[in-house]
This record gives sequence, structure tokens and C-alpha cells, in this order.
Amino acid sequence: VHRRLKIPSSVSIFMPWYDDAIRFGLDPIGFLRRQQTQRGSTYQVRLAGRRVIVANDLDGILRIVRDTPKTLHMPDQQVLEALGGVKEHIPVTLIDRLTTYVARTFSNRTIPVFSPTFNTHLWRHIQNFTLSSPTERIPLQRFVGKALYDAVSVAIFGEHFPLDSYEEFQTVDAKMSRLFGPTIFIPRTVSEARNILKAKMGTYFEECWDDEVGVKDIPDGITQMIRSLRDAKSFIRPEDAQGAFVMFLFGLHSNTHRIVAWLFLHLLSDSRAFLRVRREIDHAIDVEFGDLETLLSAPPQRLGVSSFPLLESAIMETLRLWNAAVMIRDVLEDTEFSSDDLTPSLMAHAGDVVIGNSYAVNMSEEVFEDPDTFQVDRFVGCSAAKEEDGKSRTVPLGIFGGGTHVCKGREFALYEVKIFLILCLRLLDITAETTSGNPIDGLPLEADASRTVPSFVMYPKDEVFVRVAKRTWKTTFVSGSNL
Ligand code: HEM
Repeated sequence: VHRRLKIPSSVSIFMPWYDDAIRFGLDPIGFLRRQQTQRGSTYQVRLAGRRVIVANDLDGILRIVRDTPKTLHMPDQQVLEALGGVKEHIPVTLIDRLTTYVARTFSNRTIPVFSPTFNTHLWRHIQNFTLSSPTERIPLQRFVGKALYDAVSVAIFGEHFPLDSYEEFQTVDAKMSRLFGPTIFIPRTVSEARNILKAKMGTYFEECWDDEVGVKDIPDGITQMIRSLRDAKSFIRPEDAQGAFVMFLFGLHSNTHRIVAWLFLHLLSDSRAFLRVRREIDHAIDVEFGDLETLLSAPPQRLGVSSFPLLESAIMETLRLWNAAVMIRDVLEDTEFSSDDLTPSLMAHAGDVVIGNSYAVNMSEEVFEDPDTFQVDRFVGCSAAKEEDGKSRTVPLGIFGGGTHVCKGREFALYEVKIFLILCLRLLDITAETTSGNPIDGLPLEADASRTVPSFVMYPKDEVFVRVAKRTWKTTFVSGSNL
């Protein structure tokens, strides 16, 4: 895919860059894959002077994710430093508090607080696309990213959120991997964009949150999160509070935008899969919900597998292929790792790093038939509940992490992806083409088995363009007025 479409890849992973670290930094997943072939499912390497133990099998991964004896620590500070340019230590208690507010805001129970605003804005955005000239080509990444960025931001931060910050957001996001390396590797444009992003968030904090003018009706969890960051002025620098907020913005948007862009790319390159998903959406709207407005006002749980088995499967399949779920932890105390092909067990010591590489399982031939291909219906009829028992043979493993650090935005992420797909496939006719104007339809988008797997985070960007028009068919949904 990468070669054919010339899609730039970037990899975000937090790790310094010496010893094997340059090879690792350039292609982390490929590096881990090669090591696995040579060394077995659990092995150690040295990166930047630190011992790194990598678990590629289910037991080892679950051991890391669950961390029952609490001997591992998520390297939040490194992520804050990289994404938010945070210079000083942010207390763990503050990070935990912010995480709790995020969890409170984005659960299925609380999504309906802000989903009407989200749906209205997204629908307006998508409708605007239909007004664009048929000759206009929109970069796929922008088509997805700008609509979601705006709709989510207005819904959860209010009308006064600086939507023009998308440009800086995208500049940083596209080169995110560089932020995790040494400072000298960070292009000036990226660090400048990050500074502007922080400054815009600073202005938003000051202008909208002093007297809390203009931030009425936003979800309670977000109000508490922003108040905590503002109140933290007594013990952290204002720039660092802005940096922590910027890190949250990346968590909120980056993975979701990429997954939607990749899902589109797969569907647009396979017209049969596209039509099957579209037919499922039409059927759910016309037969099950009655109309689009009813669907949009339904609780997130109603958009589950029973109504959208194929859409759900397509999302899972995209997450399996393009979200390289790799959990990284610092070791605080001695921790034992065992696996089938490891005798005696491996002991990780304080100061080591451990990696739970769920991606290895998701791309394993033993677990998934023909793992390098996109199969839109691969997960139809599978139950996500099985993952809870550690029997992840039917759904991709660890796509949203697990244990204490399980993704706090996972329910909203799935809701957001589904609503975007439902609106686009219901209301738009979409075609895609490459820079040179060739249609991508029919391209063998199955990933090349020999690829060095460039995820977290391949980034379908300007090299794929879409043309959109109002869908030409009998329109059963016409009124947007109640949305
Ligand atoms: C498709 C979209 C998404 C994917 C694939 C994804 C994936 C993940 C993964 C794998 C983790 C665990 C990382 C680890 O254990 O090291 C995680 C954590 C997290 N995610 Fe997401 N995420 C997505 C969307 C979101 C959204 C929309 C939010 C909303 C703000 C969010 C907020 C978080 C937070 C706060 C954590 C840290 C949890 C903690 O440390 O307790 N994510 N995500």
C-alpha cells in the first residue's frame, strides 16, 4: 500500500534512539517482527542503553497490560514531553485525575450529553462537501480530519474553541514520530506548530474560561478537566498545562482520524465492500430506525453489531491492520516474564522497559487467516466479549489496550467512526484517486506480506484525494433541520 500510493508513514513510539534504537525508531514494528523471527516470542534487546523486554505472545502481553502486582508504570511523562512539549514534571495525581475526567466524559452513558451537537456539526460539514465543485479534489486526510476535528471540538469544548488550530494540529500529527526522538530530529515547522497550538489553547483557556463566558453547556468531565489544568497554575507552569491539554487533543483525535482514513481507503478501493457496507447502512436506516434522524438520536449501544455487523467488522479489521497496539511500560520493581518458548523465565528489573506487542498477535498467521489482507467481513459473527477472557482469537487483540490503562475514549471513538461512515455513505457519492488522477478502485490494497509494517500510524495524506457529490438516488432523508 505504502509503495503503491506513496503514503508517508510515521511511527509514534516513545523511546530514545541509540544502540538498536535507530533501526527501531525508523521502523519499530518491522524491527520487532524481525527480532521475533530470530529470537522467539519473548526476547530482550537494548535500546538507548536500556534493556527492553518484548512480549509477543498472549500471556506476556496480558501480563503487561493487566499488571496485577503493579510493578509497571506507563511513561506518561515522556509522552507529555514529546507531544505537549512539557518541560517540567507533571504530578501523577494530576494525570490520574485528568484521565478520570476523560473516562467520565466519553463513556456510552455520557456520550448522549454531547452527541446531538457532534452529529449536527458533522452533518453540516458533510453537507457542505456536497456544495463543492465536482472538479474539486480534497485530500483524504483533510476530508476526514477537518470534519471530525471541528465536530468533536465544538461538541465538547463549546463554540469558542479555536477551530483554526486544526492546521497546526495536522502539521504536528503528520510528523508525530519525530517528536519521540532527540530534539535535533524535530523539524522546525513541527515545533513551531506545536508552540502555536499551545498558545491558541492558552488563549482559549483565558478568554473563555475566565468567568467561564462562552463555555456553557459543555460536558461536566471536560469542565472539570480544564478547571483542574487552570488551577494547577500554583504547581505547574501555564505552558505545561497547555502542553498537557495538547497531549489530550492528540489522544482525542489522532488514532480516530487515521482509522477512519484507512477504512475509507479500503472501502473506496474495493467497490464491492463499499456497496455491502452502504447497503447495511441503508437497511438499518430505512428498516430498523425508520430514518436518519432517529438513528442519530439513538444511544451509542444501538449502533452495535446487531444493527451494523459488517460496519463493526470493517472497523475492527482496520484497527487490526493499521493500529499497531504496542503497550510500553517502565519497570518499577523486579517482574518475571515467562512464555512457552522461554526457559528459564526472564526477569525484568527496575529501570528496564517492557513492551507488550499485541500487533504481533494481530498479524499472526496462527491467529488470523491471511493476516495481511483486508477482509471486510472478517469479524462478522465474532464477539468482542471473548477478548475479556484472553481468548482473542476472534477480535483483534489490545486495539484499545486493557487493564487499568485501557483506552478511556474507546466507546466514543467507535461511535464517532460509525457516525462519520454512516453519514458519508448515506449522503455522499465518493470517489478516490491518487495524485496523478488514477482511480484507486481495484488497486490491490492488501498489504504486501514483506512490508515492514509501518503502523501505528500510517498516514493517508495528500497522496489520496476524494471527490464528493450529493448522493444520486431516491432521497428518503431530506431534512437536516431537526439535527
Ligand atoms: C480509534 C481510536 C483510538 C484508539 C485505537 C485508541 C487506542 C488506545 C490504546 C491502545 C491505549 C492504551 C495505551 C497503553 O496501554 O499504553 C489508549 C489509551 C488512552 N486513550 Fe485511546 N484510542 C483511541 C481513541 C481515543 C479517544 C477518542 C480518546 C478520548 C479522549 C482516547 C483517550 C485515551 C486515554 C485518556 C488513554 C490513557 C488511559 C490511561 O492511561 O488510563 N482514546 N488508547
